[in-house]
Amino acid sequence: MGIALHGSDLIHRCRIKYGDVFTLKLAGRSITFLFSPAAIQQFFSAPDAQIAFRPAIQPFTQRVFGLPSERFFPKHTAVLAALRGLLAPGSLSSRLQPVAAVMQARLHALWADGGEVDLLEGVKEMLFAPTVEALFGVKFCKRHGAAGLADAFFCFEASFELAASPLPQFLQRGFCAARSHLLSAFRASLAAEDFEGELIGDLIRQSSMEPDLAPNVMLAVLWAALSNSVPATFWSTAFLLLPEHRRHLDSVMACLPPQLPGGATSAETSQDLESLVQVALDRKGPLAAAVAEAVRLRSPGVDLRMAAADLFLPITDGRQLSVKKGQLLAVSPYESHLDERLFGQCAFEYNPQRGDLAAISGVAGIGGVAGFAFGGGRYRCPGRFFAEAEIALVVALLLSRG
Ligand code: HEM
Repeated sequence: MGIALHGSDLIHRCRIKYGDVFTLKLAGRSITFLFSPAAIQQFFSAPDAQIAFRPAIQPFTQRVFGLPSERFFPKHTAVLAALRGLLAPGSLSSRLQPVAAVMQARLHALWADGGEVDLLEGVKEMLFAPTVEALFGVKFCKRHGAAGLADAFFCFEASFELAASPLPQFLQRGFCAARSHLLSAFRASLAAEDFEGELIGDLIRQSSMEPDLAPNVMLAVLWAALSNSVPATFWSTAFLLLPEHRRHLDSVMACLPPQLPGGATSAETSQDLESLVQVALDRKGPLAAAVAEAVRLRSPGVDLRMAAADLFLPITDGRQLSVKKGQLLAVSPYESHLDERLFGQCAFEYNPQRGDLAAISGVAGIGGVAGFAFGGGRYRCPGRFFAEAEIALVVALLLSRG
């Protein structure tokens, strides 16, 4: 879940001072951070009876998204399984084809006057509407307007962590207004059956979600789908554009279709877009490696769990940490991804071609260059493959501007 970049800074300072384990009080919650590879392994692989996911995320599901735990949690496994199935790698080619065309149109609009474009704003512009269309459908976007939805979403997103804290929400008027705007849009589109045949409609149906909770589940999916992808796309592009990374940029450019998009109409470039989607889906290619490496180095969130029983966690040198039932536990991908025990001597360097990942290859449910940026184990991110391909698409289109 989210913890702002200054939070990552604090974690880094504490790590230097206190080592592999320390406890912080953040937004009124006492959280024990774990860094030893053995503890991280246990964090992701222990059964729910020992280390649980749901009670740890309750402040977010309940306070931020308005999903009452006693009704939502019994359906959580079904939601997660359905989303994993709907975003399985085999389905992505057809989902991403229309997304690529919308992204391309946005790219043309962004540079219509030939001026300069702020990278972060450009990324938001190229990700928001295409993602919403891919998951919620064109009818939803058209009915409510992508620009209005984007304004509400980024306002909601900016207050996300504060909203999960005990601070009364009547003091957070911007957040409440943005949430209510988005929930009303979901309600109106549900009533108009805009989601029939769309991924989100299938998700609600397959998980047998009660109609009155559906808008709140949609809000949670919208947040999950965009909150991490925006910074990840920004950094994936920015790292490649730094002069010292020229050779990585060259290998990415060499794998892109030659005619992209060059001001041509979408009809003229549809074949190129099709090849571009294939490049974005190639998990072994240089573009995927560049995205994974940027995600590894810039994952500002923390993964949360709660001790569901009194337990011991391995720290270092064979020592064990005694943890009481109810204690919140966290791992920080941002900090751990700089750990030489996991990523070798030059862990802090941007190197999409880094080879030695032996240390993380045995850790439950995680693997590859992105480490545990997408979480791990049973509750790992269900949108990972979609996210990586979508980010790759935006990066490729932005780079193709020359
Ligand atoms: C760079 C982009 C992304 C990153 C870094 C990311 C990361 C994460 C992480 C760390 C978790 C928690 C996993 C855990 O605690 O083990 C998570 C959960 C989740 N992600 Fe992603 N995610 C990304 C993109 C997406 C996208 C595009 C979608 C949807 C299309 C998505 C949907 C979800 C959902 C629904 C959950 C909650 C799962 C649950 O309730 O168990 N994510 N993500």
